[in-house]
Amino acid sequence: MELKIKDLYKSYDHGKTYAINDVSADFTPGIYGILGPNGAGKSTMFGMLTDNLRPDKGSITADGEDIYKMGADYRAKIGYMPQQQSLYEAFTAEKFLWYMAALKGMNRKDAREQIENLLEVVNLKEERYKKLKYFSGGMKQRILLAQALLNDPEILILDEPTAGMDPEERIRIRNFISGCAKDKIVLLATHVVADVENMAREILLIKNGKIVRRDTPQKFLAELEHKVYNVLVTEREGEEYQNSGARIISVTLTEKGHRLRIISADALKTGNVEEVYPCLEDVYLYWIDRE
Ligand SMILES: Nc1ncnc2c1ncn2[C@@H]1O[C@H](COP(=O)(O)OP(=O)(O)OP(=O)(O)O)[C@@H](O)[C@H]1O
Repeated sequence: MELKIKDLYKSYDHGKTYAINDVSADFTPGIYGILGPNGAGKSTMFGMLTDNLRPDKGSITADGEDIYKMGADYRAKIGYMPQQQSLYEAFTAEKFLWYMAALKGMNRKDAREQIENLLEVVNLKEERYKKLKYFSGGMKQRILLAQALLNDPEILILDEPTAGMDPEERIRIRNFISGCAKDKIVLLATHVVADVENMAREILLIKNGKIVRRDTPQKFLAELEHKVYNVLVTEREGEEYQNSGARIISVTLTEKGHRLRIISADALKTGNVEEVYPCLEDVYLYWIDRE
C-alpha cells in the first residue's frame, strides 16, 4: 500500500488562514511519528485522511486511486483512533466493539473472532462487561485502539493515543501499537516525543499547517551530535546563557546549582560543561522553536 498526499490545503475560514497549507507526503508500511505543537494541523490532516473532511485543494491517493472516489472501499482499509471523545458511555466494552464492527460492515463471524482477539491484545478481557463510563482514561484509549484495529486496517491513524494515561499505561499502549503495526501504514500524531522515540521509522515535524521537516530519527539525532551539552552553572552564569540567545532546552535545579541543557554549534565555555548525546526531545524542540 502506498498512501500519497499531494499539494493539500484546508482552511476553516474560506482561505484566510490554512490549517493545512501545501502539504505533500507519501507513506509505505511502517510507523510514522507526526509531531507538532497544539494547533499545528495534525487533526485536520487526519480528518482528510479518514474522509471526515474534504480538502480545499490537493489530492490524497491510496495505491494511485483518489480516496474520495474510492469512498467505502477506502474507509474499509483504514482504522482511526480519534482524540479521546465521549464514548458510548452506557455500552459495555464488548458491546461497543460489536457496534463498531457493525458500523464497519463486518460479518458476525469475523467480528466475533476479532473482538475476542483484540480484547486480549489490549488487555481488557476481564473488563469486557464493564460499562465504558466506568473506564479510566487509559482503558478508554485501549478500547479506542481496539476498535481502530477491528477491520485489520492497512492504514492505522492514531491521534494522541496516550492522552490521559499514566506512565505505566503509556508504555503498555506503545507496546501494543508497535506490536500490531506490522505491514500497516501507521500515522501516529502526538506532542509527546517519547511516544514515537523508539518505534517510528520516520518523524514528520509539523507546524502552522506545514511539514517543517521529515527524516529518520537516526538522521535527526546525528545532526545534533556534538551540539548538546549539560552545563552546571550558578544563577548568574545561567542568566548569561539566557541573555546570550543560547538555545536552552531545559533547566533543572540541582543541589550543585542550575543544570542547563543547551544546544549549541560552538563549544561552551562558561560553567561545568559536559557534552551529552542528543535525544529526540532535543530534536523536536530545536526544530519547532526554530521555524
Ligand atoms: N472546526 C474548526 N473550525 C475552525 N478552526 C479550526 C477547526 N478545527 C481546527 N481549527 C483550527 O485549525 C488549526 C489546526 O487545528 P488542528 O486541530 O488540526 O491542530 P492539531 O495539531 O490537531 O492540534 P491539537 O494537538 O491541539 O489537537 C488551528 O489553528 C485550529 O484552531
